[in-house]
Amino acid sequence: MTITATTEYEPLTESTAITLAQDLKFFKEGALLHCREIGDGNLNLVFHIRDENNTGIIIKQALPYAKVVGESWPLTLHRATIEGNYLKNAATLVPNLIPKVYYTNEALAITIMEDLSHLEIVRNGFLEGKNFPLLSKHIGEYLAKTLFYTSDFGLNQQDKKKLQQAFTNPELCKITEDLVFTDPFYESETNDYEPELLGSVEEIWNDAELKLEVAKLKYTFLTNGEALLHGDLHTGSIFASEIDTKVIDPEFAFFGPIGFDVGQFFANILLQAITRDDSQRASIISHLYQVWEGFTFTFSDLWKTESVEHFTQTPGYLDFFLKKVFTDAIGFAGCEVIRRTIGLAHVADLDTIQPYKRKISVKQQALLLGQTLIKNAANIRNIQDVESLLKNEIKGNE
Ligand SMILES: Nc1ncnc2c1ncn2[C@@H]1O[C@H](COP(=O)(O)OP(=O)(O)O)[C@@H](O)[C@H]1O
Ligand SMILES: CSC[C@H]1O[C@H](OP(=O)(O)O)[C@H](O)[C@@H]1O
Repeated sequence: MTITATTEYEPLTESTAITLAQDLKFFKEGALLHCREIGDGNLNLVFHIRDENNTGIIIKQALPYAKVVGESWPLTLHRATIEGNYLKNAATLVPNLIPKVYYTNEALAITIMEDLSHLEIVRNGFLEGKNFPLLSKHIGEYLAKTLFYTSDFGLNQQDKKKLQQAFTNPELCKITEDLVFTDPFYESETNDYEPELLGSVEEIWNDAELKLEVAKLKYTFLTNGEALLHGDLHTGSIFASEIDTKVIDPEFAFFGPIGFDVGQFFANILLQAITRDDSQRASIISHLYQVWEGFTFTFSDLWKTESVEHFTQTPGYLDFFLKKVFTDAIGFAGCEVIRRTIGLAHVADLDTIQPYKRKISVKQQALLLGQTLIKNAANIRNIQDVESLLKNEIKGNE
């Protein structure tokens, strides 16, 4: 059967993806097209189609299940619509920091977007020793603008509630609630860790103080609809070069606590930092300073100049708000570090470490870091404190 833009849902193949691109006239008639499925994420198909001049497009399609697990884990196709709508909204706020969306089709669960193959996924670049000098300045701006303009400070009360309705994303939120905030803290089937980590894992499961703090963080995630979040802002969801930064993959978008997006980014920088020896950490840690500085600078400026909320002029309110975002972000970062170490979805930063003995040792340090961030979030005042914690409590790795 030939897929057309009017066909009912079926998963694309490399061949039907080409047919669809031709049907939608993305390429000149008669162009010689090549297509490759390049999806390396946990959930979706991603087709890269290019012509003989290497001009390309990306067709991303949701599957009716989670790809990483298979058909036994059914998952809503609506996530493609959420992703397309988030990108369309973000195009009005941070057009230079996201891919252009050319076409969406709810029935086919596809988003056709700008080909970013000339850039590199940040996680992969970090693993190759690259640094992306503008990454965190850009992500700070991205966070400040996307979060401020969709919050009660940047958006009219009625409009915010309507947008909130359009971005209810229960199935994808449930994944985060389970995989980030619950399963790693209990003996759950979804967890995945090396047998040598069992002692450290059991310590987590038996730590009542830790679990109380995770319970509070989960509750904040469940109930605190502050702004429209990306919802999965890790270094595998960001393309970059020396000069450009583009955020992709916002299918987990929903109205949640601002600190969650900030904390996911912090955590994934930290997950790279702990793989490095002390002497090699400075360049990666500088991303933490830059992103927080960039975020607070732009967010504060918008708060002072563009707020629609009367109380934002009240002395002390901005400081109170930013402190809350920071504390939330540190706690959320701790949960992300732990779940990326022993939960269902790992990160290459840790999993590619060799030899095995060193991998286990770094993962033990990651678990310690996650626990410390969660339990001490209220006392960690700034990025200097995070850096000191890494230096003094988390062993450098040769
Ligand atoms: N716009 C794009 N341009 C080029 N490659 C892309 C683009 N979007 C996604 N990809 C590739 O597809 C991979 C998976 O995309 P992603 O959106 O993260 O999928 P998933 O939702 O399954 O995690 C990315 O790591 C990247 O290699
Ligand atoms: C079963 S989904 C697991 C995991 O995958 C998502 O990441 P990505 O879309 O980047 O592959 C998200 O982080 C989920 O928690």
